Amino acid sequence: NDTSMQHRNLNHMTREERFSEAMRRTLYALKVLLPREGWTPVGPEMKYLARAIKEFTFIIHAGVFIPCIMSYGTNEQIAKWFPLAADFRIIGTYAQTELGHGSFLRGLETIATYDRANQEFIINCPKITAMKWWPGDMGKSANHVLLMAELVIDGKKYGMHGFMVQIRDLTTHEPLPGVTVGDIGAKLSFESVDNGFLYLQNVRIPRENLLSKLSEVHPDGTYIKKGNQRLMYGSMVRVRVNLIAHEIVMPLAKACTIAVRYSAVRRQGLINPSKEEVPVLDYVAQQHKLLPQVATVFMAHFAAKQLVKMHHDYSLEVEKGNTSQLPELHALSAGMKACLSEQGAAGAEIVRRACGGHGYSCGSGLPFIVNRMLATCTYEGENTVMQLQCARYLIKCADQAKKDKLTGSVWYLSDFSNMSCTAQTFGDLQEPSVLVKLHERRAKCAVQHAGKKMQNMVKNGTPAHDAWNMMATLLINAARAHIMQYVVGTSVTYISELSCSASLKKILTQLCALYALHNINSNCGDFVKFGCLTSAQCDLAQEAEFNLLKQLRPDAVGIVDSFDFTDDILQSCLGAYDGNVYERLFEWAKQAPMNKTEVHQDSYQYLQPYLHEGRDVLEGRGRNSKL
Ligand SMILES: CCCCCCCCCC/C=C\CCC/C=C/C(=O)SCCNC(=O)CCNC(=O)[C@H](O)C(C)(C)COP(=O)(O)OP(=O)(O)OC[C@H]1O[C@@H](n2cnc3c(N)ncnc32)[C@H](O)[C@@H]1OP(=O)(O)O
Ligand SMILES: Cc1cc2nc3c(=O)[nH]c(=O)nc-3n(C[C@H](O)[C@H](O)[C@H](O)COP(=O)(O)OP(=O)(O)OC[C@H]3O[C@@H](n4cnc5c(N)ncnc54)[C@H](O)[C@@H]3O)c2cc1C
Repeated sequence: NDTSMQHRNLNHMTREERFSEAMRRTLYALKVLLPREGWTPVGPEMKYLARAIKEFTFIIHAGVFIPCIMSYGTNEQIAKWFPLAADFRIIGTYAQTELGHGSFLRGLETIATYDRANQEFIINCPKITAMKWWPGDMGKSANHVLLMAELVIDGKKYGMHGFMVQIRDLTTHEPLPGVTVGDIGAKLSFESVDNGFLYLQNVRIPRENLLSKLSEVHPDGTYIKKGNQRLMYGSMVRVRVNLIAHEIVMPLAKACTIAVRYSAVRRQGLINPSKEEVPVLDYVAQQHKLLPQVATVFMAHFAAKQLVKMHHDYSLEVEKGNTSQLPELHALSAGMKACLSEQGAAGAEIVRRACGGHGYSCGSGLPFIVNRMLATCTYEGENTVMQLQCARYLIKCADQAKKDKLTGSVWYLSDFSNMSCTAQTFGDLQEPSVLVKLHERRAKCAVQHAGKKMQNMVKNGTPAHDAWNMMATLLINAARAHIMQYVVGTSVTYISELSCSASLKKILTQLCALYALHNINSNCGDFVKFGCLTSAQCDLAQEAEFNLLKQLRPDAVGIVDSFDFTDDILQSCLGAYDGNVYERLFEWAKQAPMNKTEVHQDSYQYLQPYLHEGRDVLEGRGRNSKL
């Protein structure tokens, strides 16, 4: 209710206005509304803040830079930099991606050379492709970066390490000597974020600025490893775990709220010719577009909660020096981020398109969501690369399953019980336990199929790396199948253990079945190819999905209302709670800058001569053209 937090109409602002407005609002929220003892930008309030603000800035500062200080810094370094960063007295970003490399981290070219005589690191981007490119908050906001660079001592390379580098003067905010920094320009979304470029030339930093939890350099240049070097990748795992809730589940929930509410209001066409125009939500085709996406919100939310818990438990173990869970967590977080961002981004576009022309208007609030969700498929690990990382782990586990009984998220790879489906009616296929078994079997077969194909190629003399490359599409499918069985399995378990009313549990169970059946019907080739379902059972699976659409239709609006987004957050003429779509759209359009004058003088000057000729002809004073 604080007017300082109300959103002006973002679509009618310039990019620079949105950048400034997001910074004002974020700092107001974090420094005025929230401050109290013990609060940090990575505390539980963040999920409310991220929910309450449509556009905020300092996402990387709060969501990546600060957590990295905790992950990679020694206690002394944390004590020095965390309080400054948590209180926004320094603004940082996570500078890893370069103009020439983003996925292949071993290819990064920025170098940190140790200067023993001065006990400093000399940071250099040796060529243009080494320039840091993309980091959020870096173009105009950050005065520090957590720079990921190749450590070099006496000509020997030690791999990627994290360095704290100041890039702007803390008084003038001007770039420091050797620093060329700026904004990378207009993007598909994230208008309020200054993703930047950073070119460093002979920038010197003290030896103490190497974040040294995992390794350190002594004054004489001796390099000491202090733990599992894979933990250097830890920041990416944590962000992949966290971004699912913030950047996939929440935006998709907003898009579904808008589209379902609008579909309940928008009347268009007839089903029964003798009756009146129907709300488009009565069309089964519309239900088939919208309701599986609503189900995805819930299932992704439940699975993400389980992943966050797994990451929390893993983090406690790492503190005790036990990193054994890292490979599974890396594979699961990489696969979940890739598959759920793919589903979420596609789902947001499906529901946008289901709103017709008004879904194409920025006044719907949907293009903002769709464009922003597209970024989740690329940042924090491009999806293909992430799915292949997940597949790499699955293939290893499938080999191990031949001799060991597996546990954790891959346990089903060593389950050799009879998994044939005996469903005779569409009701049988709405049973959670049946849906879980079907997904486990499909995933197991997909992993084994990809593995077998590669083994056969290698047996016939193909080098393993070429077999991997040629079977990449099958490996990606195996990763998707693994994640789908994880999402369905964890959701079924979560719902069964939820203490809630029977009516709510019924709805959630229906949504879970809808999500699983929609996935089966969208991938029935796999389910038939791997012998999970017969062709007749595939027909039953379609019937089962249509039946759930019918059962859920009456509660569709109530279900999205339960996401409880305010009109100010949705910023949507189509999704406002009062349903006054047309009045809101008209008011919104009238506020467009184009309409601040009745005649748009800048363009009218070009049109005027021709219009006056036309006037003269029509008033009998001029000659008509020969056309
Ligand atoms: C004020 C409001 C605040 C709101 C707060 C909101 C909170 C959070 C929301 C944030 C939302 C949006 C922010 C987005 C910001 C985006 C940031 C970025 O994009 S940062 C840059 C991200 N970049 C990447 O992810 C790079 C992807 N590439 C890689 O990870 C690597 O290159 C890799 C590993 C895929 C390939 O490299 P390499 O070839 O060396 O690896 P191999 O395949 O050979 O594997 C080697 C070995 O390492 C293991 N491995 C790989 N990665 C990891 C990992 N991450 N963790 C652990 N282990 C890893 C791999 O499994 C192999 O092991 P092996 O035993 O040999 O199989
Ligand atoms: C909105 C946004 C915010 C970002 N924020 C940050 C940030 O704060 N900090 C930061 O460091 N970075 C950030 N990034 C950069 C992001 O992490 C990289 O864009 C991402 O890691 C992909 O790397 P790349 O762009 O170099 O693509 P590349 O790695 O060049 O990949 C290009 C394409 O090649 C294909 N490909 C690549 N490798 C493989 C492979 N092994 N197998 C099969 N196909 C492959 C894929 O199709 C991929 O899309 C951000 C990016 C965006 C879009």
